[in-house]
Amino acid sequence: MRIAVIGAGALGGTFAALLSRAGHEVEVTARGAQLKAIRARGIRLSGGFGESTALVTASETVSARPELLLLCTKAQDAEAALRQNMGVPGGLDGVPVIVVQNGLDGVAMAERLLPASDCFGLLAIIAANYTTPGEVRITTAAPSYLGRGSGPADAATRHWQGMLSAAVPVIAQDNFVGAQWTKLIVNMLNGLPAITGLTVQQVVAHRGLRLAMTRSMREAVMVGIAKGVRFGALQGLGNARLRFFSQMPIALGQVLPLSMKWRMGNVPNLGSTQQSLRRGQPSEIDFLNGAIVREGAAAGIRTPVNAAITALVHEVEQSGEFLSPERALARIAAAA
Ligand SMILES: NC(=O)C1=CN([C@@H]2O[C@H](COP(=O)(O)OP(=O)(O)OC[C@H]3O[C@@H](n4cnc5c(N)ncnc54)[C@H](OP(=O)(O)O)[C@@H]3O)[C@@H](O)[C@H]2O)C=CC1
Ligand SMILES: CC(C)(CO)C(=O)C(=O)O
Repeated sequence: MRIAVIGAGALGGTFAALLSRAGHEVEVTARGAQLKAIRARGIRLSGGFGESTALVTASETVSARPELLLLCTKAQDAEAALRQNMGVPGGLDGVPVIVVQNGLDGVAMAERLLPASDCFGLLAIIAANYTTPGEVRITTAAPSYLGRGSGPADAATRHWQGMLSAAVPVIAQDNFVGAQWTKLIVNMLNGLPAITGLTVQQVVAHRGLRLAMTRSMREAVMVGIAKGVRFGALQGLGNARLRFFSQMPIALGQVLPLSMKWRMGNVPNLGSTQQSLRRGQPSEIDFLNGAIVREGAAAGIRTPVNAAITALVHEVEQSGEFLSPERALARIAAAA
């Protein structure tokens, strides 16, 4: 099948390489040093899904209308990246689209821009690290969750799940919208590593940082509850467990980030937000902790820890300097 991947970074590079390895004809879009490296040497994949090099076609925009499109940019780039590719001969409208993205907004955006397309979201628990152009290292190999809407996984979802599963483990997800919220709770793992420069595992192992992370998760769950969200089942988490978590004393609640760390394993993972900062790029934080702040304001729920984390990530973006755990915690305590 002819598959286009817009944004061949960490996850885009991973899916492009695995789909190419499974025999599909893959074209990727990339920019700058990444485009140059992929054109010169292909995408080198290492770690959890094995070693391989995918010699894929790489361009700034897709050159031919694909049969399936994966949109794999960070949330802040997604709409512009999709628009840049809509001028391909024959257009993109009507092409099935899978939006591989954290946050809450990606699928709705694709549906708005491509009304004749079947649009799905894909939630990845894979941890993919990309800090050198052309190279992606998988530090956690895990299934990804494909779906759309709030009901049971439909026939089209199951069709694409079956097709993708020949290349990479994919599960058809019921209540996808609720699962996006559950993934957003998991993504409370991202902010503090981006502020401190530590790995996700180091942050969760650090007493003070783990407590702050647990507080950010609790705020996020409270916002979801206030909005009437039914959290989707993802990676051992679900509606009952997250609601129970929201009522636990905060000290006990720390079992939540600890269980996420346990599932991630021991291979150091920077998280996708810190990787952007290390490449000197803007982060996605406004669509992660920042989304919790916005949704919280609309639902009348205070989210001071998420607001402080969002502000600190932007500060590191500007300064290029990570904060020590002590300094980060003092700033969060002062704000909260
Ligand atoms: N990495 C991970 O382990 C995980 C990531 N995710 C989520 O998946 C999504 C993708 O993340 P990730 O793969 O880490 O992101 P990356 O930043 O690694 O990759 C995104 C790529 O898209 C490129 N891009 C952006 N705009 C355009 C454009 N207009 N045309 C062509 N290329 C473009 C970027 O290029 P440039 O570098 O030039 O900006 C970059 O190479 C995010 O929502 C993230 O939160 C979810 C789970 C795990
Ligand atoms: C689950 C996790 C933290 C994996 O790295 C992720 O979603 C991300 O980095 O954005």
